Amino acid sequence: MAAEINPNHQSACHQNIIELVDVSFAYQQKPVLEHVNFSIQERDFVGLIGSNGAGKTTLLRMIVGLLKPESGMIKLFGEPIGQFRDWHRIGYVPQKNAFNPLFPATVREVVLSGLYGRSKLFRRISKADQQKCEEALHAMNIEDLAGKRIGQLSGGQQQRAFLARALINNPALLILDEPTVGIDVETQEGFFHLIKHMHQHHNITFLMVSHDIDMIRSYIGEKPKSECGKLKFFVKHSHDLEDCVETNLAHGLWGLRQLIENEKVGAAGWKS
Ligand SMILES: Nc1ncnc2c1ncn2[C@@H]1O[C@H](COP(=O)(O)OP(=O)(O)OP(=O)(O)O)[C@@H](O)[C@H]1O
Repeated sequence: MAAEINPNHQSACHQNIIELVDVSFAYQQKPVLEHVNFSIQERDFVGLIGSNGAGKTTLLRMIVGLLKPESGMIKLFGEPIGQFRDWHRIGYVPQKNAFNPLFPATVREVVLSGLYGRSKLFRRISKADQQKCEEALHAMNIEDLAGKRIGQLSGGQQQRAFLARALINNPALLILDEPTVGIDVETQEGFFHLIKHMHQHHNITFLMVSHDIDMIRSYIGEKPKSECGKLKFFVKHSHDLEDCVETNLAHGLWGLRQLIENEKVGAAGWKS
C-alpha cells in the first residue's frame, strides 16, 4: 500500500525560520550591507561565506536582535523581529574574540547564562535549570570542566562550553560565528561531525559563518544558493524534500552524546 502523505507535512517541515527582506545596514553612514534578501527554512544548514569585512558578523548580530537594520525587514519563525519573544528557540555562539578571557566565570556559570535570556538576568536558578545545565555539559562532554574558569580552558574546550551555552534551551536554530577559529584541525573535524550530526538527526537549523571553506564545502557543496554583495549563502537541507516523514525528530540533549559516541565521532574527536 502506498504511504499516506500528509499534505500539511511538507509546509510544516519547511517553514521559514529566518526571512531577510531588503535588509540594509550602515555604521556611521558607511554602508556595510545593502538590500540583502534571503530566507532560511527549517532544517537548512546555511554556510555564510564572505571576505573580511563583508558584513557577516553584522548580519548575524541583526538576526539575533543586537543591531537594528537601517531599512528592510527581518522575520524570525514567521514573526517580525520587533515582536519576536521566543529567544530561547535561538542559540547564538558569537565570534571567539567577542569574549573577554579575563571574565571570572566558571564553565557552569557560562552555560547557565544561556538560560537567562534578555529579561531574567538575575533570577534564581531552579532545580530544572541545573538539570538542563548538566545535560548540556554532558552533551558536550565537559562535565569535568564545569568548575573551571572559562579563561583557563583551551580554545577547543571553550568552544564546547559556548556551544553548551547555546544548546541549553534545546534551540531550533543555532547561529555560529566562525566557531572553529583558533582550534586545531583534529578538533575542528570533530566539531564539524558534531554539528552535522545535530543537523541531520536533531531537527536543528544552522546558520554558520566560517572561513574553513574546504571543510564546510564538503558538506554544503560548491555552488552558493544565493549571492548578495560580497556575501555567499551555501545551503544544504537535512534530507530529501520528499523524505520529511522519515526523519527522526526526537532530540534530547542527553541522547545527543550517546548518538555521537555511537557514531564514534564524540569525545576523542574533539578533546583538546
Ligand atoms: N562597531 C563598528 N563600528 C564601525 N564599523 C564597524 C563596526 N563593526 C564592524 N564595522 C565595520 O563594518 C564592516 C563589516 O564588519 P563585520 O564584522 O560585519 O564583517 P565580517 O564579514 O564579519 O568580517 P570578518 O570576516 O573579518 O569577521 C567592516 O568594514 C568593519 O570594519
